[in-house]
Amino acid sequence: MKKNRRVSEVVVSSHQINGETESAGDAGVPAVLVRDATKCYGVRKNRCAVLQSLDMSVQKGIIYGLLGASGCGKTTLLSCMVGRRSLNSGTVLVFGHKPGSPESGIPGPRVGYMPQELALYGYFTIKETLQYFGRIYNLKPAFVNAQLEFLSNLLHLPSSDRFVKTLSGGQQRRVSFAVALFHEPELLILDEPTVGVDPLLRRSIWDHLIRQSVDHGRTVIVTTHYIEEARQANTIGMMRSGRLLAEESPDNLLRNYRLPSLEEVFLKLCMKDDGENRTEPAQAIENCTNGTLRSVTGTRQPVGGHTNLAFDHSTSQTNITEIDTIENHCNSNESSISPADCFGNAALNLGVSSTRPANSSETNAVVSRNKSRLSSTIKMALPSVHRLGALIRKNFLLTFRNVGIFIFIYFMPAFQAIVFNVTLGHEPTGLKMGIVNDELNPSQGRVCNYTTDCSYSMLSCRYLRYIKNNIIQVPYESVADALEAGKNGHVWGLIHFGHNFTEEFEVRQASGDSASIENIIRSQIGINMDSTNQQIDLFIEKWLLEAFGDFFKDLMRSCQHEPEAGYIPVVFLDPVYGQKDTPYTEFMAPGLIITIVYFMAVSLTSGVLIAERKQGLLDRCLVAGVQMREILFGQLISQFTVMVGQTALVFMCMLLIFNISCHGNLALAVFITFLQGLVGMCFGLLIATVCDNEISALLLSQASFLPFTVISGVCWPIEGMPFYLRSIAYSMPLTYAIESLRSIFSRGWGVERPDVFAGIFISMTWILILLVLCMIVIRVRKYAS
Ligand SMILES: Nc1ncnc2c1ncn2[C@@H]1O[C@H](COP(=O)(O)OP(=O)(O)OP(=O)(O)O)[C@@H](O)[C@H]1O
Repeated sequence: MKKNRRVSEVVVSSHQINGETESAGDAGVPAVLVRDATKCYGVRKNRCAVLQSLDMSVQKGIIYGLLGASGCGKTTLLSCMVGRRSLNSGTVLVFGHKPGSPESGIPGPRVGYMPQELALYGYFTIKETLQYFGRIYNLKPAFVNAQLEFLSNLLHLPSSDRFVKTLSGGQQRRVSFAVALFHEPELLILDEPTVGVDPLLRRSIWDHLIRQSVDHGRTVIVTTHYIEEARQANTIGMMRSGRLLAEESPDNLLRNYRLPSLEEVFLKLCMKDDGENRTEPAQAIENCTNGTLRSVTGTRQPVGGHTNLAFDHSTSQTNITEIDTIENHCNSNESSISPADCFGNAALNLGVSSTRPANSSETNAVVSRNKSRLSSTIKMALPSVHRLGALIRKNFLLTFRNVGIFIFIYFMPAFQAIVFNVTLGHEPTGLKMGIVNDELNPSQGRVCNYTTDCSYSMLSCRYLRYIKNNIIQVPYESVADALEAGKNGHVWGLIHFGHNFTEEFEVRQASGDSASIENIIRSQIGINMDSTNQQIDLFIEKWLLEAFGDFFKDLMRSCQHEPEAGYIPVVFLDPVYGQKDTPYTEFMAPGLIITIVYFMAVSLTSGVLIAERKQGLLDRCLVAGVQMREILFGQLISQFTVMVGQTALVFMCMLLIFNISCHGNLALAVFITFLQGLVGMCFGLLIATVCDNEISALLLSQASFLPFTVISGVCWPIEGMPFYLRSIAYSMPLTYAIESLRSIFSRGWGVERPDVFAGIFISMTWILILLVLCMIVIRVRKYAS
């Protein structure tokens, strides 16, 4: 008793945050009231009505057992009650208010929600799980510990230090149940809490639920497939194909139908529902028990013979038959749903509501009192420190406990940087070139002798000496042989010297401007390249030209001539920025750093959020009162700290291990990289809000990877793109940031330079754009409560 007093103190104080206590606004109203609820999924041909003009009334302090076959719409109905889905038409009121409104207390501590999915963090222990939700609800640690002990005994939970992921499926469901119960909410919404639970435990769970309702006046809505266990409920709602066939106490149902079990009552109702003999009884049984959504154009609820507390049957029957009937066929081509039903036709809804008298004037009054509030905008509370703290702590724990994720997060960026540096930008080696030197005498074994003095003798051999070792010289007897080797891929090309190469070269030198064309041709070194690999082709061409420059200058020098005399008069002096022969890695490094940090942020942020949503954790947290903004903000904070580590590792790899030089302000370079990480996170958030599953998120982030990298000038200059593409390239989030980083690294520029400033400005603009888009999607998709 003492303990319960303590609980209510905490819970009530939580309500007061929302500005209203339980007693102030909703005394005497039903805990949950559903009127004329229609909910559709899908579009066009695949559109199906899952809830069809459903009415339901759950009085306070009772246990309401919602029975129905798989797929009849129970979970959908519950998710509308907890504000996670909205109806296409109709009304749901919780404690007299629309879920999501501050007065309803939903989301928040007034409701305990156990979704069908486990909705637990595998890397939390049982104790940490309750502590986490305790922080979300702002409960005192002593209370959480007391509840942990109590629920561990009640639900036969394993040791509280066990990690959730190591528990059996049944044990995990019990922990999930404990999470819904432990803050002792006024309204418990439990989606199949007894699945996979042995009969004894099932009994003690029901005993506990009964105590909650009888001793503490709490309301419990529980769905179950076990029809007979629902006998212990005060009211049973028998649901089929999105409609309630009956809503009554178990005793009344048995008495009215004069049948010994609820199962038989349900069966009878199903048969009746199948259009009074339109379907064979056997077919109806199958529909009910298998839960298949068959082609049943039945009459609207309620069917005769049962009484629904919430409305008057005789009039509703008459009025509703005026409206198109709805077939409840998901993904069926036979589906013929009245568009008005699915698109929330206001006139239709009003018609139904106004012509459907409620059996209780009080409930009707509640509906009309709140009609005006339904269109009111949702007020969002300020982010709360305790919830944000709980979320951030949770994010860190999950990151550090999951070794795979931890390694991936921290070492993958460094690994990528290492792979980049080790593999890219280095000069190719071991390139074979065929040498056909007709100056050599076959009778003397083609020996390539040469002198280094001022004598014009065997200049071909003298030239070959200057070719870099990266090229392996393979001698061939004839041009035909060397070409054949090139065609077979044995060499990258051939270098050919004519019979009198040295003499012709000497004549050409002596003749100067008056050299004949024959002399010029015969003094040339002929090169045929396999030009299929542009990079190798360029390297060989460069090296052969450099070798000629070195050879020629050496010859001039040995003859006491000015080495540059007679050489091509184009000279590359000291570069304005950078160094001669800047390695390719220097060009690519800035782009690579940003790409690594950006895409790590995209995949991590989107992956974590989507996984939480898929596991039902997002729904559970949102129903517990966590705001989507808090979740996003918590993610941004935890991801940001992760990104700091990633950026540090990537920079260390690049600058310290692989000696990429940074001539500018390193702090500025790191700042721009952080900004890009933030852009990546925001893009990840957008993906997570837009995509419904990991696969589509993965596809979207993968699909964006190549175009973003290519168009942002990571590996090829933007100046090489067609003009129309350049403006697109410069509007991409990465492009200016990469250019900025490049300018800082190689030119040593600061923020006063427009090129650098643009990187910062465009990154910040993208962060804003993406965040706004996220908020819009969140609003549209109803993630925000
Ligand atoms: N997001 C969705 N998009 C499309 N169809 C959906 C979606 N969620 C549920 N459905 C369909 O709506 C119908 C009702 O689903 P719901 O989960 O509400 O049934 P249920 O009665 O809770 O079933 P179960 O007892 O098996 O959990 C099913 O046919 C299901 O396939």
